[in-house]
Amino acid sequence: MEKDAEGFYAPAPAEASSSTPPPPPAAELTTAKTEVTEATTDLIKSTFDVSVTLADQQANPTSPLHSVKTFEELGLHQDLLKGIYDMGFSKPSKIQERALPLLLANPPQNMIGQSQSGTGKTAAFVLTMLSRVDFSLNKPQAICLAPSRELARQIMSVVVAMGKFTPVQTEYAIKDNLPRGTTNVTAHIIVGTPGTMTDLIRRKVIDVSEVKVFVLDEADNMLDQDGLGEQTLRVKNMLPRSHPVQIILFSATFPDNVRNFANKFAPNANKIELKRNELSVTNIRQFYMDCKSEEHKYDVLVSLYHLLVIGQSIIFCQHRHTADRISQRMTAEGHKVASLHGAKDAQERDTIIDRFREGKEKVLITTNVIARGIDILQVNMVVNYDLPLLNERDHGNRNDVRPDIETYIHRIGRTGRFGRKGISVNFVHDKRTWSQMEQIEQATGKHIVRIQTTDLDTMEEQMKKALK
Ligand SMILES: Nc1ncnc2c1ncn2[C@@H]1O[C@H](COP(=O)(O)OP(=O)(O)OP(=O)(O)O)[C@@H](O)[C@H]1O
Repeated sequence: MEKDAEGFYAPAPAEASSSTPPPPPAAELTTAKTEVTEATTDLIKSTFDVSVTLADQQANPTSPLHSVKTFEELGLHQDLLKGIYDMGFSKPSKIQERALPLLLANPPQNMIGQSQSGTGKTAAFVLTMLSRVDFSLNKPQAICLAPSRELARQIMSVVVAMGKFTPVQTEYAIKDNLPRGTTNVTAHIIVGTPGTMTDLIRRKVIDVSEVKVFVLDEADNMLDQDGLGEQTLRVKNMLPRSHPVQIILFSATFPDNVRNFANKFAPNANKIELKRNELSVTNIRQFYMDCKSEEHKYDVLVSLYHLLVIGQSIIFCQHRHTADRISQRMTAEGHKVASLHGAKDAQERDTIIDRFREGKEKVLITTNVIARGIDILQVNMVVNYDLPLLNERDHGNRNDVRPDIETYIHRIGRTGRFGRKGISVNFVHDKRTWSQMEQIEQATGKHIVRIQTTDLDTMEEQMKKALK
């Protein structure tokens, strides 16, 4: 059975459905200018300035978006350059500039690559997969694993967009995608989640004998031995031994406890690492609100609604039932919100994330299932309704539950993509959550600013300032 990014086992498969990639990112990638059509408030107007900021940042040598090289200088095939420019990219980001020459060199070498959220890691590994595939051979040659179906679908949309001028064939290894009875997948690149991938390889639906690239996105999560690590290792152990397979691990975070395993998993890898104080991007302004009680958190969230819908926002809860409860209550009170978590069936999950991606829903209430990787440029606010916590089952004393720093960094990284501005708001409501937030502040080295729950005008002002 497949464990998902929330750490739960997935429910029994629903009826088979084909899963098309989400709408291609091309249009949103050009500049932030194309995202917003109506400038109804100053806050929205501020997102219009973002493309200027983006160009400035790419010119600034200290920015993770900066590079001294052009895409032409990175040794990519003409057809891929066409795909890149068609997506609206003009210059590589720092991780792309540094990683691509190492990833594309021959003989292929493994890579452990780290770069802040929203800085373009996907393009680095997607271009590597597309570069290494022999399109005349109709067999799987590159496999990419991600922790959630939502992220697998998003990665696929990048493969399809970047490979638009190549004859690449792709297939998903996500639940309920391939109809029963499929015998022999001939696609070049397979993107999926580890449980389904294991199952399809084991049943010989996917023949891995020609695989030469194996990518783990959100690698620290994929290798976590309390979570997806076991399944990921199973996939690796089924890969051919007759020829070398290039192993590529990417994430914004690599906590010490998975680094050792990562080094074993991808031996002799080229490494691009971040220092601890560089982990989160500086363009996300972090706030907290001091709520009076658990119940008060709900009232505060509702009072924020008009700010949540100015752009798009994601509200993170620790548990699925909280996400459901809040969204049902808000809906009953006339607010328009959607909820997404791992207990929903595959087709429903696809519909919800696609509607959110297309801007049909503005507020998404969710769990850690989409804490990582999801790239929706219009998201300018993230609310940690519950702070992310390390597995409570591992702690005897509930008062001692530690915050999950990595998940925090990934959650707030759903906003502030590729140099854009974003806001995160943490709800704290008692001594314990207060102390957890202090630990987050200490670990990330970033100050989290208080906003009064009663002072919504000031908050709106602060938010406008933060987004300017
Ligand atoms: N060179 C570029 N020029 C312009 N936009 C880019 C470039 N590279 C990537 N982007 C855009 O930046 C956004 C973030 O990229 P991506 O999703 O790959 O980030 P990431 O580093 O994988 O983040 P995370 O750690 O959250 O998974 C995407 O919308 C992507 O299309």
